[in-house]
Amino acid sequence: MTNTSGYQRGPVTLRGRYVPQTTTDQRLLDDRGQAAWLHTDPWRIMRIQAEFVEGFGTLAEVGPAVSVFGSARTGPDDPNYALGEQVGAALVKAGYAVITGGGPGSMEAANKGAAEAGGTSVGLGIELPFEQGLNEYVHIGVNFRYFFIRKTMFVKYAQGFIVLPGGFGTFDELFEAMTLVQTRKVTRFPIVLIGSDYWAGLIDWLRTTVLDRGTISPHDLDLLHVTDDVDHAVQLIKDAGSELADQAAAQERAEEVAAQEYAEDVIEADRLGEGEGDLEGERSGERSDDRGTIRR
Ligand SMILES: CC(C)=CCNc1ncnc2c1ncn2[C@@H]1O[C@H](COP(=O)(O)O)[C@@H](O)[C@H]1O
Repeated sequence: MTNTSGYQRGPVTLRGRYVPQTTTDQRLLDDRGQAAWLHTDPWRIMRIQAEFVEGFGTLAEVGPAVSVFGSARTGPDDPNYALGEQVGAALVKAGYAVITGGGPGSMEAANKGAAEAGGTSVGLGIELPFEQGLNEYVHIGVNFRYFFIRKTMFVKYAQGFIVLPGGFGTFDELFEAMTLVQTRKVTRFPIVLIGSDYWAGLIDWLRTTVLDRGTISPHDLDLLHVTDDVDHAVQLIKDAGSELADQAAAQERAEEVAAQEYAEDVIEADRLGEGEGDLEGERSGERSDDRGTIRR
């Protein structure tokens, strides 16, 4: 008779020559001095999970926030540094926490503006070969090993994005945000570029070459706002927030009305002595899925 039991390694069954000579516990406890496993993908996955847990755990209680991106190279005497400070302060005045990459330049400026205005100043740092550390104006700082996790945090905890003049890193963050909104991977949120002079070339190119060749749709350009006025930038974010809140409230009301109508129909059907099946048939095309939404 064939032995069908085999060796059980967690959820994995191993048989024949695949049955290990040692147990998992034994290998764990015996592995003194060997550290190669630290660099294996399964171990990396644990670190990735831990990083998500730390990030979510730290940021979930920050409250409404706006992510500010911009060059790491902006010096304190650069006009864009003062602009970053104004952005940080204006966001705090409007009730937002400020999230940046926690580094130098425009990030530091926005954190400084937020901190000096008495608001919450968040820095999501990234481990880089040339370690910089979080700037001194960060109140709540998380240092990430992985860019993709850090980017999730920028998006998940922000009501909008403000983008100051910057280089590759800034472009990366800007286009990530645009792609997520364009593909509806996130609820539409405003993306405001500050510095019409700096961004003019990019906007022109998007409006002409990119649009003309059909690689974006005309409405994709509506995702971007460009302004030189910090208060206007913040107002755009506030307006979009109110619009979203109104939409959510309207949706909630519509769902309540639909639920109420459905309940009334059921009561009426009961009163007339009809079964639920007949009612379902009458309202053909409507289904309630496992999240309770009614689709037509
Ligand atoms: C001087 C220098 C290069 C420091 C690097 N130190 C950094 N620390 C934290 N975030 C960074 C850093 N460099 C780039 N970033 C990320 O990329 C953006 C800036 O990149 P860039 O300077 O525009 O291309 C920032 O919004 C930030 O999120």
